[in-house]
Amino acid sequence: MSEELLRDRENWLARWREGRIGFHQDTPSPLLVECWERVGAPEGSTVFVPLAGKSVDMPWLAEHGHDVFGVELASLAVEQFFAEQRLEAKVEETPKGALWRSGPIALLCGDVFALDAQDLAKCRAFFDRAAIIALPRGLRQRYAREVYAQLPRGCVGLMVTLEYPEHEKQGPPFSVREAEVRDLFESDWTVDVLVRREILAYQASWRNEGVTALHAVAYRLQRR
Ligand SMILES: C[S@@+](CC[C@H](N)C(=O)[O-])C[C@H]1O[C@@H](n2cnc3c(N)ncnc32)[C@H](O)[C@@H]1O
Repeated sequence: MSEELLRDRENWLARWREGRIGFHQDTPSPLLVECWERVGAPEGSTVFVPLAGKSVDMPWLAEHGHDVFGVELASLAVEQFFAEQRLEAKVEETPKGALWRSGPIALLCGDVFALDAQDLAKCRAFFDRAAIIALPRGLRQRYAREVYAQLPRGCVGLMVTLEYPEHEKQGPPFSVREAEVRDLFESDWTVDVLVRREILAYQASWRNEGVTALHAVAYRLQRR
């Protein structure tokens, strides 16, 4: 495993241990609710949720008829997810980590970079919130080439990024501009911007840190 990935994994585990999880939201992501229908994910399809945390987007997707396959490194996050959602889970040890299952939701406690095409074969859809933008630039390249490249042809999904002047704030979350998304994905995926929204007005903490512009961008990606 590379130094960069090891360091990044350690940082995330420390964040969960220390409760530094400001990224977590108690309500479903507004851009998921707004855009999911336009993504056109096949009815009943399994949605891959990389870097899932304890996101309530997973139950939202399940309520909308999907099976969910989330992948999350931190066991604390996985335990908290099932406890907070009051879901009884069955846990099965797999070569990629402990797989927690409850009804339509399966959450693998493991490293997203360890997944292969077989692990993702059933995922005809994905939802990426606070995931690609959680990774530093070098890992974003690996994420596109080693994780997204394993998703099946025809797979469709929603990716939400943030854009801000990079020198004004240290990530994560990192600023991932449209040019980078296109550079990473356009060779294999059709990339469409669904929404580009100025959100600084609603983000007092970002303004207080001196950030002068902040956009959320929602992309529809479809694998060719
Ligand atoms: C910014 S959080 C976002 C969580 C979730 N998507 C949400 O919207 O609340 C990123 C998550 O990715 C997890 N993570 C980081 N690196 C990972 C890896 N290599 N494999 C799986 N999960 C990882 C972290 O533990 C953290 O919970």
